[in-house]
Amino acid sequence: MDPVAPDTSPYDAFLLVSFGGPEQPDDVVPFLENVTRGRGIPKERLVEVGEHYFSFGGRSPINDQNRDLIAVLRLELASHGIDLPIYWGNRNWDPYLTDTLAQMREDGVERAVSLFTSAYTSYSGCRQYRENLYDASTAIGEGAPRLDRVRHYFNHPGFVAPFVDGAVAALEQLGRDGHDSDAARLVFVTHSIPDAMNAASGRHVVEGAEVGGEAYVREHRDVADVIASQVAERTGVERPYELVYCSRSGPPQVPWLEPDVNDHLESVAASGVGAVVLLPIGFVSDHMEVIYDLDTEAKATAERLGLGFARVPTPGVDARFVAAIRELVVERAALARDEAPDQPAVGALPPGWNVCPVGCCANLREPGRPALLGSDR
Ligand SMILES: CC1=C(CCC(=O)O)c2cc3nc(cc4[nH]c(cc5[nH]c(cc1n2)c(C)c5CCC(=O)O)c(CCC(=O)O)c4C)C(CCC(=O)O)=C3C
Ligand SMILES: [Fe+2]
Repeated sequence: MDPVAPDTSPYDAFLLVSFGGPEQPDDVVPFLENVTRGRGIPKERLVEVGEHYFSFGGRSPINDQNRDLIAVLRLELASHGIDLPIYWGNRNWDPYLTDTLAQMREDGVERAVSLFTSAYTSYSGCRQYRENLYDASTAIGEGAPRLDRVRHYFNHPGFVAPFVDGAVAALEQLGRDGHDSDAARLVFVTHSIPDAMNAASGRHVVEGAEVGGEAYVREHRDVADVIASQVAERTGVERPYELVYCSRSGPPQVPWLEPDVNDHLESVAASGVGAVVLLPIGFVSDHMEVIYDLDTEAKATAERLGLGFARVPTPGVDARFVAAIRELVVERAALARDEAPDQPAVGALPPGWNVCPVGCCANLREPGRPALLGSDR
């Protein structure tokens, strides 16, 4: 227990904002319809992704992972004397954001600080949630709680540290399994997005001109650099590493970020490397993209190629990540009070913004769609 409880005013609640996932086989199709409505995803891709869910009993792990995170976060806040009720709302599945905001209003919440289960800057991981919050807030109307958010946390030390420990442990495991762990490759993996979405990521308007862009890839590269150098320090071996992508979707003629993790494993194996460690740095918990696209598909590719394979856990409910969330809340509250708190960040990039600048991560399909938590209006 801290001798003095940190000040979290002006907030009276915490809101976890997430993606949502199906809980039973009958949920899978309606969930996929929610996710892809108006997004031009080919039918064949949906059938394929539906099969990923059905192969895990029609249930995504993501909702239970959020329930677990909330349970440990509740203990974390309480043990530091922070008295903030925790709410949870999703974009694509129950509990939906609109219902959650309605409940918050009913409970008398006036101003909440939110966190998205997405660590990086992109339309999918940021502005789209901001649009969802605008829509939910507008649906509630009068008395909807005022909302803020914590900064993007990709470079918070508490997000990065679990990956470093996980990679060191994975290398040791490969060694015990008879692989040459000094020669193993580090393969950093994140969700692919359309090239155009990456180009718009972090791009925003300053005095009428657009500046920035490609923040999604830049942030991932920065995190990969930091983790690779910390792993090198811990193990005394510098290993080559690469940032690659999984879960590509959309029509084939639309370019998405490459290389795909499976293609990368092919070229790694062809170059004579014997083992890989996959670090899913794009993901906060071991949800479907991780357990299917990496643990099932990429692992099968590695086996076919005769590559030793180890996958590092995501931060999930790691104590350092949970502490980071508490610190981010305290930090954001201080910023809301116009104080200048310490904003810890590792790597070459500065701490991310707490209020998105004008036009940031443009919605390329529906330009100008309103969003909360930014300086747009
Ligand atoms: C950047 C990014 C993240 C990481 C940041 C974050 O975490 O937010 C993420 C996370 C997730 N994506 C998820 C699931 C899906 N994503 C899809 C489709 C898409 N994702 C995209 C991007 C991202 N997605 C994009 C550009 C599309 C194309 C359609 C569109 O432009 O919106 C589809 C439709 C089928 C398909 O097209 O693959 C599904 C089912 C789940 C839930 C997993 C579970 O159930 O355990 C999670 C956490
Ligand atoms: Fe996705």
